[in-house]
Amino acid sequence: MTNPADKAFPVSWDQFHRDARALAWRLSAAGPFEGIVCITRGGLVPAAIVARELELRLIETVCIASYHDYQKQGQLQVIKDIAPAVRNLGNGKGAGVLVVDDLTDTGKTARVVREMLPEAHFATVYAKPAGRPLVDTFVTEVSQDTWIYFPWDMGLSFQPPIRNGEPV
Ligand SMILES: O=P(O)(O)OC[C@H]1O[C@H](OP(=O)(O)OP(=O)(O)O)[C@H](O)[C@@H]1O
Ligand code: HPA
Ligand SMILES: [Mg+2]
Repeated sequence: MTNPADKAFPVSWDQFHRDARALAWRLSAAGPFEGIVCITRGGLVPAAIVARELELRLIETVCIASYHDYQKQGQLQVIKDIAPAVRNLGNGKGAGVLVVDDLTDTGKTARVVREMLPEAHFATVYAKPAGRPLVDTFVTEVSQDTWIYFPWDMGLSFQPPIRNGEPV
């Protein structure tokens, strides 16, 4: 995101589980896959759900940080690469490998991982228009000016009655 998002899309644990399961349904028709490469940290949760549904037990991480402050994209850092044993699966270009992330926004993270595994199948739960062309399978698209609030980033808090509060 370059400008702060002005719409909010909050996702509960229940909703995220349902959406990640819907992703697994779609992926079950796109496989078979030998294993998952999960883009940490956001990809860890959907990867766990997809791995359970598709009965995949080979799970590798690629550790990437790109948003260092709230809603602010900074320099993309690859903190940990894909292990050679997983990078060399199939034809060495990612054929038969499933890459999972929570979302694609500008597409920058997805582009970097695609360079590592050009033939892998790339899946995210959510997609924004700029990142959408970089993913093979996703579940829900939201507009570019929407910020997705994941359940692991939120907590329960008091809500003022609508009549007294600021409009949401
Ligand atoms: O399409 P992009 O503009 O690259 O944005 C999408 C990426 O941004 C977030 O990761 P982040 O860098 O915040 O790290 P995290 O997964 O550890 O929260 C998200 O989990 C995606 O990996
Ligand atoms: O909309 C988003 N929500 C949470 N994390 C993100 N990282 C990039 N875009 C987003
Ligand atoms: Mg991430």
